[in-house]
Amino acid sequence: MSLKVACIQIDIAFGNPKKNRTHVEEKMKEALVNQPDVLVLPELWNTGYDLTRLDDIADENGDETKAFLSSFAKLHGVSIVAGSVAKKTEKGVTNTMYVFDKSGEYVSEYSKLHLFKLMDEHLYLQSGDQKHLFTLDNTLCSGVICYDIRFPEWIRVHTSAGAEVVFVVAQWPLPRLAHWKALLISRAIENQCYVVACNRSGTDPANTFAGHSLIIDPWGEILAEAGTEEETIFSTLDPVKVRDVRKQIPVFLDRRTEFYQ
Ligand SMILES: O=C(O)CCC(=O)C(=O)O
Repeated sequence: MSLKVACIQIDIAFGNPKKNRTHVEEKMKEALVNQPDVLVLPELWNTGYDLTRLDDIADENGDETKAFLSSFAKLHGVSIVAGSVAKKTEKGVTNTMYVFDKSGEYVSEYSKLHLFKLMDEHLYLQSGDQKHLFTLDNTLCSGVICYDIRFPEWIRVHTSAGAEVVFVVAQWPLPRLAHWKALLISRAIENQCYVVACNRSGTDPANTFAGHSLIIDPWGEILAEAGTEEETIFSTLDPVKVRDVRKQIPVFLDRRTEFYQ
């Protein structure tokens, strides 16, 4: 079964969850014109990197975000890999991705495992401690967040468990655009999987963001790429292609894990 994905690359208002939610809703509605199966959003789309105010503006238990995503998914019959939001928990604030299916059912959540010190995440956020595998339309997928892509071993944990699509949501800064592209293409080639990567555009007080959301096939070919401004890109993923590439060059069977410790 093929999967049509829409990567919704947007600008994010600094520390303004209400404005961001209205904007996200508007952009998700616009994307429906092309009848995607899955909508993908960028990282921390509710608050942006307004880290010092997270205690006031993060979503309490993710309740508002979950209600909003669930009703949108159900109303429009579309799955959502909902980027991530700042979520207030008893242990502190996490950077958390939610996934909802076409009937509006909660599928999974994942809190960013690798916190990015260069942007002070370790000072304001609690890291997650779980991996992230989920199924959409009979396809096994994984979803990770931004800095996570610099850890090939973390992506491998998911693809060696069978994930055929890796969703990446990000607020990746422009000065490292070359890394963004090289890392995503490498993750696709080495894991022989689709990589669907949704970045943000625009600026905040500290950074200019790269945009260039990408959809990459299991051979490492770019199927769709956004520019630097707000833009939604689409592509249709065919899991059969993943199986064909894995058969042609059987990387997963040829691993010598006994030597990798
Ligand atoms: O690894 C990088 O260069 C960017 C990572 C990042 O911006 C993040 O994880 O938020």
